[in-house]
This record gives sequence, C-alpha cells and structure tokens, in this order.
Amino acid sequence: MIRLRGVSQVFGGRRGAVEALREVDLDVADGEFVAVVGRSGCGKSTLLRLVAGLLTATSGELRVGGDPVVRPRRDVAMVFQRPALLPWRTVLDNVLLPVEMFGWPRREHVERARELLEMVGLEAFQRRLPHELSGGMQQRVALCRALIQRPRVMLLDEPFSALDALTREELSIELQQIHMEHAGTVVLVTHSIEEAVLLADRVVVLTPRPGRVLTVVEVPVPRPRTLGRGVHAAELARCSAELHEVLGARRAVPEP
Ligand SMILES: Nc1ncnc2c1ncn2[C@@H]1O[C@H](COP(=O)(O)OP(=O)(O)OP(=O)(O)O)[C@@H](O)[C@H]1O
Repeated sequence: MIRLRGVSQVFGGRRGAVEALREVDLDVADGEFVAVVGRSGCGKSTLLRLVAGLLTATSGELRVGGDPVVRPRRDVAMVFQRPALLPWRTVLDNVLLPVEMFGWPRREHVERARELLEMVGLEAFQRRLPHELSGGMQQRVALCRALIQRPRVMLLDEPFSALDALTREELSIELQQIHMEHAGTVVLVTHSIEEAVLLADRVVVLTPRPGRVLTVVEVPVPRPRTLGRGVHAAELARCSAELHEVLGARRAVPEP
C-alpha cells in the first residue's frame, strides 16, 4: 500500500540546508497500523507530509497503492496535532467539509457524518460550534472529518499530544476501535512509546536527524488491546521496554 524507497528530504534555508530524512525505506501493508517514533526533529512529520503529497521528496521513490505520490489524494486523509476546525461552522458542517471540497453530494453524506459523530459519542453536539467543545471532543471531530472521506490511508501526526493524559488514553482506545472497524491503513506519528505499542502492528524508530530507519519493533499482540493489566500486558511491556532501550541508547551517543 505505502512504499518508500531511498526517500530523502533536504530543506533549503537562509542559514543553510537541513537534511531531514536520508534514504528511508519503508513498506506499510494494506490494513496495517504503523507507528513512527523518534527524537524531536528527526523528520517524523516530514515523512507523513511526503506520504500525504503535501511535500515532494528531494530524492527517492514514494508510492501509495502502486501510484507515485505527486499531490494529495482523496483516499489519504491526515489528522494534525491541532484539530484545525473552522470556528464558524457547526460540528456537523466541519465533518462535512471534505464532502464540499471534493464536490460530493451533501445529502448522501449527512447520514454518514451523523453515524461517525455517534461512533465517537458526539451525536448530541452536531449543531454546536467548535469553541463549545473540549480539546478531546474537537479532536474527535477532526477524526470524523478524516473518516468521512472513507480513506484507505489515515496519516495521524501526533493527534493526541495536546490533550490531557486521560483524554489521550480514551482517544487511543477509540482509535483502536476505529481501526478495527474501518480496517484502513494507519500511520501514526507519536512521542508516546506506550501509545505506539498499544496501537501499532509495528513501530518504526527513526534515528536523530537526518531521520533514517534505525529499527522496527513488531508488536505481536492481538486486538483489542487494553491499557493496564490485560492478558497481554507483559508482552506490551516487553515491546515498550525494547523501544525505550533503543531510543535511550541513541541518546547516549554523542551528536556528530
Ligand atoms: N518547511 C521546512 N523548511 C525548513 N526546514 C524544515 C521544514 N520542515 C521541517 N524542517 C526541518 O526538518 C527537520 C525535521 O522536522 P520534522 O517536523 O519532520 O521533525 P519531527 O520529528 O516531526 O519533530 P517533532 O517531533 O519535534 O514534531 C527539523 O530540523 C525541521 O526544522
């Protein structure tokens, strides 16, 4: 589904070039959930923006569903750290925004938008404005806005990092449910190892800038996964420990 071969990204700037990614190879299968972790500035968001077609790679090959990525695609949706809802539109109309942008018939999609809002517990809020909602509720609306596209690929760029710890856990569990029900391919950028291990089939660790794939940790735990003392807690803890070790070990290496 997603295939990166030798993908490098160099940003030009007045104070010199910044090499964000170097020769990244990565495959993400249909329906797979992959998390990307790494130190701040290692190129995680850049990687997502490349897959989304918001940026063109300096070099290398990038394909989604077999096609080279040259621009944003309708079957690839992205959710950012901030929900970026339009403040003057109701919750329902925010969810329907992609429908308008793509020129799809509104009437056929209103029911689907309501179903999505119901799925995340916001059916009673569809006529409210974004400022009447908490941060967690706003991010749920942003998830619904992405899902209305029926994307084959969801790209999530630290979607829960601005939320408090409990809301973040709640939304992680909801995201797992969404992935199980919609069976799409998901790439999640996160700073949280626990979140990555709870949600992902594989966790890709990038090196500090320039980002390269340092290692990939498999999480061989069936879903639904639970936080805390579930039957698979020991296996999830083992994966977390492995990732902490890999990321910690890199910190001990002096920067060149
Ligand atoms: N448009 C741009 N122009 C110039 N440099 C950029 C641009 N976008 C990103 N960079 C640089 O590329 C590097 C990687 O940035 P990126 O945002 O992808 O990292 P990240 O791993 O997502 O960071 P964080 O975890 O802090 O969000 C950084 O050094 C950043 O300053």
